[in-house]
Amino acid sequence: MSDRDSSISASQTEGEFEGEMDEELEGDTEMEEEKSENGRGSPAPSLSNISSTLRAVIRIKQKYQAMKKRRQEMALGGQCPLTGAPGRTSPKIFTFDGITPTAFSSPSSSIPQRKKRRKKKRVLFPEGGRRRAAPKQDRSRAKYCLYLLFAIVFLQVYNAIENLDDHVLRYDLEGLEKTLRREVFGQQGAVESLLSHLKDYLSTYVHNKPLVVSLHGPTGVGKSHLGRLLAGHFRSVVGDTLVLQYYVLHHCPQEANALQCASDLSAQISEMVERAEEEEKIPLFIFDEAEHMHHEILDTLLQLVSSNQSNEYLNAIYLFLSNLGHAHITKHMLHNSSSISMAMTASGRHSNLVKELTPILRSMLEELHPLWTEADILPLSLLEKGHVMECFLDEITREGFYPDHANIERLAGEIEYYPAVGGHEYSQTGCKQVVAKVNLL
Ligand SMILES: Nc1ncnc2c1ncn2[C@@H]1O[C@H](COP(=O)(O)OP(=O)(O)OP(=O)(O)O)[C@@H](O)[C@H]1O
Repeated sequence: MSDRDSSISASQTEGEFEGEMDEELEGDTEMEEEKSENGRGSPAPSLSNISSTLRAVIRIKQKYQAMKKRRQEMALGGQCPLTGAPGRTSPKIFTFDGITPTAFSSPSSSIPQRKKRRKKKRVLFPEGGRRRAAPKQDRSRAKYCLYLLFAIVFLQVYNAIENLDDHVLRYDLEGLEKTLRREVFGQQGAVESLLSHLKDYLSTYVHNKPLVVSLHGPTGVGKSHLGRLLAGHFRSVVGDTLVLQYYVLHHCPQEANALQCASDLSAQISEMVERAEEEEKIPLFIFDEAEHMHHEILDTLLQLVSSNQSNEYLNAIYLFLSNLGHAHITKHMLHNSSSISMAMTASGRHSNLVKELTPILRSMLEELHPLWTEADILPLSLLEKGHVMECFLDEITREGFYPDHANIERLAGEIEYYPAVGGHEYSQTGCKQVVAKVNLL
């Protein structure tokens, strides 16, 4: 059988081939045995017996040759040749060549699937027996942590809002608003704008620059009046020592002393800011008649109000009052009054004024001194005859006179006005002469 070993193809194992051969040979031997049994009775092997054995051997060999040939052909072509050999189905050779991905795509078609058993959700407990409590669901700790986090964030936000309110409450901006609305006539827009600057600034204690506001307007429209009211209010809420009203014509009348004045002013401001820091308050510095301020003083103030790194005094409010740019404001109001609708609110009219005038005023002021680059500019408008009458009524009442309407109208008629435009009659001197006229009564 050494031939057989050498001829078996690589695609079939030796064992398989031998098994097949054994089957074939067994079949043949059985046939031969049957034949020999049929011829039982002849005690010694006859010549015919020997020849039949020889024939069987030859037949077996032929069969073996045929099978060997068939195996070789299968190994070469992979097809079952039509050799006339017994039509037995030969074992299939497995390779991965014919397998395509689609073969795996529908496993249900080729591989019989196990039926998935659905688990019953309801747990059945034995009847009559002691009922077991249903197992408790595990509660996630992460959920509790999340709730805790939400609560902490909510408290933080609430606390921050409360703190903002506390700051604003400390400065009683509502009280200030009431005072300004009651005492200042014809400047509602500017007052609202100023209050909103103050509210924004005072709602927190940490700042990266001081608040700098510059009020501009023609004579007698209430700049100094506003400054006085603000100073009075801040004295009552932060104390006398944290409010400075600086009138350059009074504090530094001689230009020759400007450098010394600037140095003194700087020292005074530093001291006040430091004291305010200790008390966790914000001081107020009001500079009236700013149009008369010497350059040396403006230079010193620029260093104090600028938002650069070297400036340590960030928690302070600077208010500049001046008539700088008054000609622009007057011109703008007289030219645009015809287009100003009576139905327009005061703040609407003022926001128009701010929008149109601020760029003009800013370029003019920045040419004068860079201090104004740091400031928010608020123009005050001209006062109308009705506002002048309010000024008279206020002053007459203050002086203890009877507020006679005819008398007030007569007094208001003595003031000079610009020619009326669009139904608006603007005073040339605002309420400047009111006090003097009432004093003559
Ligand atoms: N808008 C106003 N509301 C109430 N009173 C005013 C108003 N404007 C002026 N007055 C009264 O007129 C007086 C003079 O006004 P104020 O000194 O504020 O004018 P001003 O704008 O500072 O002018 P100037 O630039 O000439 O100093 C004030 O004392 C005040 O009584």
